[in-house]
Amino acid sequence: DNTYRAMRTERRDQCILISGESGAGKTEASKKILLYYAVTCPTNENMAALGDRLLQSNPVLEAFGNAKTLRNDNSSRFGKYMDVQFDFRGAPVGGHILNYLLEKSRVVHQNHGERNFHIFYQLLDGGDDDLLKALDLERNPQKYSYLVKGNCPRVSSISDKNNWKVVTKALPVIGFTEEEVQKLLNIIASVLHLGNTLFGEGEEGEAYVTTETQLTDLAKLLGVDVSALKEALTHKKLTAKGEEMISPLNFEQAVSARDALAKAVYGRTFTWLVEKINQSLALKDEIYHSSKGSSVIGLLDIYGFEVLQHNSFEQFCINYCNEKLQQLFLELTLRSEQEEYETEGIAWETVKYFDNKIICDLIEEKHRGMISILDEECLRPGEACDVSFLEKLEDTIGGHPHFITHKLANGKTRRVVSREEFRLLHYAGEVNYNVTGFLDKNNDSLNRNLKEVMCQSDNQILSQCFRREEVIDQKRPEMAATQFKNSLMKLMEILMSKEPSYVRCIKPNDAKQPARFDEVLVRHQVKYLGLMENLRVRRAGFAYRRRFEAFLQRYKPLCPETWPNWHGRLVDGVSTLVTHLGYKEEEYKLGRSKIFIRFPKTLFNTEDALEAKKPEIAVILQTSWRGYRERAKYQRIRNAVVVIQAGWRGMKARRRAKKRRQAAELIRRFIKGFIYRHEDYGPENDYFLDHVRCSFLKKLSKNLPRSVLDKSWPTPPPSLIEASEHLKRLHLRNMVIKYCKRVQPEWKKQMMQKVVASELFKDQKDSYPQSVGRLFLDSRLDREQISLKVLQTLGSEKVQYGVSVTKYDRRGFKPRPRQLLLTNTFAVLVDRTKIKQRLDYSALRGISVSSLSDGMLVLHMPCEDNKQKGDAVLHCGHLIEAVTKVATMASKVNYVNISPGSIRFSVARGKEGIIDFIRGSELKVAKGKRGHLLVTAPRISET
Ligand SMILES: Nc1ncnc2c1ncn2[C@@H]1O[C@H](COP(=O)(O)OP(=O)(O)OP(=O)(O)O)[C@@H](O)[C@H]1O
Repeated sequence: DNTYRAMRTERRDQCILISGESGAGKTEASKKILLYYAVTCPTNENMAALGDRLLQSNPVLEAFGNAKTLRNDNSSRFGKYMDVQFDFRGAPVGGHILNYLLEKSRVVHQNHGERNFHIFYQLLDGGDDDLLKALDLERNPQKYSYLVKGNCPRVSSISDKNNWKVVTKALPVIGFTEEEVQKLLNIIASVLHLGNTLFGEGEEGEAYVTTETQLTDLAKLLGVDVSALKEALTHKKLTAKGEEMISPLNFEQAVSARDALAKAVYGRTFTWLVEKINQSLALKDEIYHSSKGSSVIGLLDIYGFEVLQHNSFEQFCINYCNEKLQQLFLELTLRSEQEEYETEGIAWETVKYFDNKIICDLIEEKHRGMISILDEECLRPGEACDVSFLEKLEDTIGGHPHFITHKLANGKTRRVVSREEFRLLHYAGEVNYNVTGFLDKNNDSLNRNLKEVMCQSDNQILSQCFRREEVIDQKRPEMAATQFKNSLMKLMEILMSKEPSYVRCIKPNDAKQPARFDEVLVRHQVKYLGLMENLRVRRAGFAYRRRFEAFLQRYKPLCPETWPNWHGRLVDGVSTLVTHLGYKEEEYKLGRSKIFIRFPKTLFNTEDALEAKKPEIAVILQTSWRGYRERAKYQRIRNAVVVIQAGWRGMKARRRAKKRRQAAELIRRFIKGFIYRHEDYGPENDYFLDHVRCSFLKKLSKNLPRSVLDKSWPTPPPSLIEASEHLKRLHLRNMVIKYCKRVQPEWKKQMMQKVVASELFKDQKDSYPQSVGRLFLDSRLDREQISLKVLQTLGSEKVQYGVSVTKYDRRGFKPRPRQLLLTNTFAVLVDRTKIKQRLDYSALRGISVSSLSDGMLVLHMPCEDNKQKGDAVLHCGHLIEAVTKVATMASKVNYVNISPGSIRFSVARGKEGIIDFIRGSELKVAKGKRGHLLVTAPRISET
């Protein structure tokens, strides 16, 4: 689950290395992992059955590649590395298996208490009578010499019959045709018949076949000519000085040729089988393109460290492989982790561990390594044999601290290493290897004439396994150990290129018993696997590390200073963030480029906080949408000028500017997040809908309108209409604000006043549309028009705006020309050189105007006592402009009343006056009835 998540979130290929001794549970663990993926991962409709095929490949591979050994009733006798490929949604879409060195010697020989590969017993026990008859087989395994060596035909924990059923069911699932199954079974049966092919010895020591009838059946099953087979089993072809010679084999040679053929037939068929499974798991063309950006999880289940009573070439290879895996483990965990602390400048006390590189070098080093020495011994001219190989080892690597032979050993050790053995001190313990058979197994050669016969087989599987080119090609193939070494090198490269996770299997007891926990055995494994050191590094070290940028990017919403963007140094950003999150000093360290978090809990808490924050982010998004919806004014925008006015309001406050950035960020994140979510987490949704939404948002992000006047907007799919509307509004707003940012200061000032004017008068006063179209001036009076004396009286208060007005006095409404001058704190009414009335903004109770097109305004002032003059009734030719200025300076925009009929005003001593407004042909201000002032406002044409 961790690996899968890491693959999804970090988009890096992963691998899981399962290691442990033979019988510790590696294969079981790998099956559980596959099952987990098959059950929990979403499926790709094109590869719906892939999970099934992955699972079904297991019993087939186990039948052909596993066997009962003393340590494990279902021991893998081959190494398996399986890549599972996932598409961008996390659905498995392909698989590929690499197989390593099958223990072919088991086909012809088994140690006491062990069995041949399961498939032989399954076929005999489970195959129906007709099938066995067709294959000329008898049900009793004791009848076959290749099955009796271990003296163990039945195992209580294994039901061959049931397993046969499972395998025969699985074969069609993984793509085997009936014909292919038939051919495969012919081959299995032929191996059994080969084992029963016996030889006699002629007078001159030449071998001949004594089981002629059996041979005919065998040839039929192999699909080859019987006499050619007979000839090839008892003769060898030599080429000397360009001439071909045929020489008879002696009894031992014939037996050995027969066994070599059985091993080759079985081994190559096994490789063919893996290839066949690979074809069935391969990524199909139709989803190849959609799987771009896919990731891989590799699963390594390879034979575990093995110490048997009699250890041979196979155990040497298996244990070498385990040394390599341990080396990789050390490299990727202990070494690289400790080196990283050093590079990042984190204080660290080095944890020492046993580095098994010395053993790997001993085995694989060029020229001086054991594999090189073995190859050399196989290839050199002259009488090379297993013993001469041992001597060569003693000469070349004698004295190496991890290598001992009988000759090199002293006293006590000499007794435990026999003369045909060498002992290797592996990281996991000491193992004695008997050199008998090493050269033969490394040569792994098959007589040329046997190869020629097999090339002509009419069994299609065999004809694919034995190719003509091989016979023609005179070049010697690589020796078995070198082949294995090279394939391991490649495997290491594959594993190194991925992010590793480990499953370390510990074997609880040697008796294959449940619920028994052998402490000595467990302690031993824990020790040699380096788990204590690993734990120590893990404990003293940090559970989690992340590059600063990645950490900040992920968790920045959790801190107001880092959200939405941090503009300083990364390390400072991370520091600010973790301080805000309340990380304690012992919980983390900042390196040069990474943050190191000590406890998983700290990170989990941070992840939880992020999860909790997500709804809040969504709310911000919703709120801003709603805010926009509610601003009905924006909905009614009819022309660009008004849009700009609205935008300017947004610009006015810095807070709003900040909100804009947030909104922009949210749009971006929304689109990105949406695309990401729907690319990644779509499976639970409807793919088609997701695709449609995704495509729209992608298209939208590329075609966003560039100016406020550009009305284009891609048509959304029905499922995105609402979101599209929200985005459209947000985008429009952003464009407006961007536009406003570019506007010149003079024009901004103008706009600011127009916005206020619009708030005051729009749709409320008849003269508004005309006035708002004109520029508002800084002042309607030149400096020379204002009396010097007045300016002197005003002192430090600067005149910000001046306009000529007509004042109507309280008695008889006599019109008097005045100047209305505005400073920052008060206004004055000036009669030429004299200030007649001072109107403090702080005392201003309100401003009243009519809704018609007249220029009357009343500045409501206090008039509680006789000294106070009360309200000022004025007429102004630039009413909209003048009132906007007064209202802005007095910050009393809310105090402006617009009345449709009449305005009431107060004069000294609590007396009141009334102005009535009517529409007429031209502007007229005159005394009306009942002592009211009557104002006739001219009608304004609609245009
Ligand atoms: N987790 C487990 N719970 C119970 N039994 C288990 C578990 N793992 C393994 N076993 C038992 O141990 C046996 C051996 O396990 P498995 O075949 O997975 O070992 P292995 O490590 O793959 O060995 P080898 O290297 O020989 O292939 C299984 O057949 C099963 O009976």
